[in-house]
Amino acid sequence: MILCSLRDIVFGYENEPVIRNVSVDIHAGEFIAVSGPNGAAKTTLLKLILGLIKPWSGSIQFTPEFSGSSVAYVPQQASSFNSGFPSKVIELVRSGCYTELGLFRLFHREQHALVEEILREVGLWELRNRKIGELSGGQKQRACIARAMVQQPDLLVLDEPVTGMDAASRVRFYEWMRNLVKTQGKTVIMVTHGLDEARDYLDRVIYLEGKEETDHVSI
Ligand SMILES: Nc1ncnc2c1ncn2[C@@H]1O[C@H](COP(=O)(O)OP(=O)(O)OP(=O)(O)O)[C@@H](O)[C@H]1O
Repeated sequence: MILCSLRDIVFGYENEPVIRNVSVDIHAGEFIAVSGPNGAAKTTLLKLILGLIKPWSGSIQFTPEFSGSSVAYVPQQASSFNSGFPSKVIELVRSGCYTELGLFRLFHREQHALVEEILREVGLWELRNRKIGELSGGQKQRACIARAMVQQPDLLVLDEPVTGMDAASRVRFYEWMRNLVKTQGKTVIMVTHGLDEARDYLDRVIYLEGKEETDHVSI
């Protein structure tokens, strides 16, 4: 099933186009990487899909069955909390359990179990009472991913999620995403520069050339 269709998208900044005539379909239940050189407009493409910016021309359409509230986004450098950031790891992650209206997504006990399960999955359970600002870059990144995961999104959009993670954490992360897609039918779109190591876990790569032409390479 097509989750989202992008047709002939053109977008740029200050009269300078950075995305030219991109057309791509995103299917539900895919693990997709967006890759390409620096400045190729990978983050821009994510923001267009998320509706944070509007294309100059072209259309972006989600299937009517898809609820827009079911999207979680982890931006690039999500881990840049300064050392004075007051929340503990568990508080940050638990905050993902609230809706925009401040309501709990789950009953208290379910919420507690989910937060623990996800903190264990990202290897931060032992550090749950540590202040966010006192974590390493890779640990902060994993805390941000955990916060997104407790939202139980149908579509997870991640901008360079493995930045700062060591090799073992990266593999574990890719396996986790692969498993989410395979067993729960979630859709994951991730910007990465590390295609070589991610390739085995992916369904597809959207490759942005960043020049006059924009390619989409399927694997
Ligand atoms: N808010 C903005 N105002 C002006 N230009 C911008 C803005 N955001 C991005 N750009 C420019 O648009 C182009 C694409 O930026 P974008 O961040 O989407 O690229 P990217 O592929 O994600 O890059 P990287 O791999 O370095 O993260 C770049 O040339 C960038 O300088």
